[in-house]
Amino acid sequence: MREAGEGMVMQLENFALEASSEGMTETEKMELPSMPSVVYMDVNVVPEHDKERLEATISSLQAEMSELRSKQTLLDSKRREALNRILDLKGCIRVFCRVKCKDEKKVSSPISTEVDKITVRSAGTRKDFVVDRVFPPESTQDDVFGEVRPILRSALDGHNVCVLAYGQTGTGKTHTMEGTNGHHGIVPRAIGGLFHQISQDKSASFSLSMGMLEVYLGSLRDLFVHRPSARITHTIPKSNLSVLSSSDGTVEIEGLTDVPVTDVKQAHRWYARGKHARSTSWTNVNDASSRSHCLTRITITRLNGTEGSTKVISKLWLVDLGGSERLLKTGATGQTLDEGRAINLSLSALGDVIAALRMKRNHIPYRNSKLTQILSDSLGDGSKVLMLVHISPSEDDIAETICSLSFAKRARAVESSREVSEDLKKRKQQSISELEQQIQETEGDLQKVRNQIERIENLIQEKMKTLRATYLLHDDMNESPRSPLVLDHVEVEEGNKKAVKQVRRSASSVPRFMAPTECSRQRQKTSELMGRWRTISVMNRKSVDLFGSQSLNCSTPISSQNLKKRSVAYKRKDLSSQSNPLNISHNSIESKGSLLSKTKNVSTSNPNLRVALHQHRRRMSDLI
Ligand SMILES: Nc1ncnc2c1ncn2[C@@H]1O[C@H](COP(=O)(O)OP(=O)(O)OP(=O)(O)O)[C@@H](O)[C@H]1O
Repeated sequence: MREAGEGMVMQLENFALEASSEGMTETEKMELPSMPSVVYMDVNVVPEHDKERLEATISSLQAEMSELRSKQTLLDSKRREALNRILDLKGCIRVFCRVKCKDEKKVSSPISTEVDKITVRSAGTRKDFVVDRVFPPESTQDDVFGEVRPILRSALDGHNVCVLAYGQTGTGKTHTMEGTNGHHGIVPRAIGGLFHQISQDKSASFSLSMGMLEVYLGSLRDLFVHRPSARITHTIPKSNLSVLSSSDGTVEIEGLTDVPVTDVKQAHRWYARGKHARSTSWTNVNDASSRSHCLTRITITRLNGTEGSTKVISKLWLVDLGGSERLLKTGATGQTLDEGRAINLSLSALGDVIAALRMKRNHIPYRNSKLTQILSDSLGDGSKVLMLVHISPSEDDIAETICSLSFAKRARAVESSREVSEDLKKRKQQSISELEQQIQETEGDLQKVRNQIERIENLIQEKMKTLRATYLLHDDMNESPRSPLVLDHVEVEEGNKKAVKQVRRSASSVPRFMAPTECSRQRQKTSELMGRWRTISVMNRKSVDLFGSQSLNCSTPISSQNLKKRSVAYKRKDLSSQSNPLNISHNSIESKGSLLSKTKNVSTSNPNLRVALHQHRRRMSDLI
């Protein structure tokens, strides 16, 4: 164990040696006794071996932790890869059909279902429609969400994902997307699912934000902006939102409110607010809500901590499309006719885009409608699309049912199962099962690694706490006269005697002609003291006066204790004056922080829009 102040003595010894070796040849310098190269400070409080052992344990735990983190990253990418392959095998665009539950009074239905096929019988004809999966009338919300859950993972992995509910009015699109109390639909479940998966995934950090809009007659309306006036007027609120797309194909809706959501409850509150805005704004425009598209966007920002600081932004679109209607059947006129036309046009544009993507055409006609423009970066390459086509089991709706199923057939285009042999289908299914098994095993391994990481994190924290506690004890001594940090001015005098003694000792071990004479030692001591007293005089005006009236070797009236106090007081004052700029910057950080928190509610994932949106944020804050 080192003696208190020994480190400082060694520093002085080194200084003395360096000073005494000035002007010596390299060979002469080599004859000097070797001194430790590491200069220690006052470490008398902690037994060195204990401290070293503790530090060694911490660093070995940290090494183990980084190994585990790399393993976690590897497993995570293995899982991602397997999931991606499954989704590719299943198809990046999948079409499901959900049949609305039967009206109890009407027992017979022209519709019969199989796992992936719907047969419509009418007037002696039979039509088969193949989809990726059929949800028969007795299917639950849980069954439907089962197909959505895996693509939530894809969204968190960085893919843009789109879930679209299509169908005739009243066939259950809103039921599927929103659901009812106790029978939550895809949107609330997706919100819960995302937050759940984020809490499980420690390989990256995530932040979510949310936006909701409505597309009506080609106009875009922000559903998070409160507009009481829209409730009581026949005038359709004009939209001020426009769709922007960057050169890399990324789409942003200028001016759309995007709120950061940090937990499920907050996200549900915003979703409820958006739904409310949609349902109340059309009171005087009969049932117009079913002739508009409602889009919920969840933006996911993923920061891959372990793989450096890569930032991946992905979007999850959950879309309740407007009701597809045959205009002739409804006999619509005027505004209703316009609405119907607009809906049909945008739905047919959506069908064209999906069919073109399926057929891998060079040109994808995104620009044919606002809806397809908005979704253009979430329908194409690398994106995952789920189209849920809703149909009615009723005889009365048979024409609409055939229309909807034709839409589904077109969306599935090339990849209809008729073109895929049974053998190929089986092999595909087997590969999918194997990959699912692989994912399950990887998830198990990931969980084990997560547990190990948690255990080691706790251990590191425990050890750090012990180390910190010891250091705190050590730090407490900073204020004490023996502390190495306050030794520099007056306190050094105390140790000076010892230092001089040490200098003598070390000087005696050098050739005699190099040893300082008594006179030079006296001179050195005097000049050192002068230097220090001068330092104090600069620090303290009072001491300047005292120095002016007193000689150096006099029995000074300033006790060393007094000087210590002044020195410490000055240090404090000095620190506090130094802390002023710190305070200012802290304030500025705070004020920035408060600014941020004010603007936090409205942000955009697109950095190019930040300036424009900042101005918009101001306007929004007035509105909200
Ligand atoms: N699978 C289902 N199970 C139970 N109820 C359902 C189901 N599908 C629809 N419904 C009920 O049918 C009614 C109409 O459904 P919903 O409003 O979801 O249709 P929609 O297609 O969204 O209509 P719109 O196009 O007008 O918005 C609702 O009362 C809903 O609860």
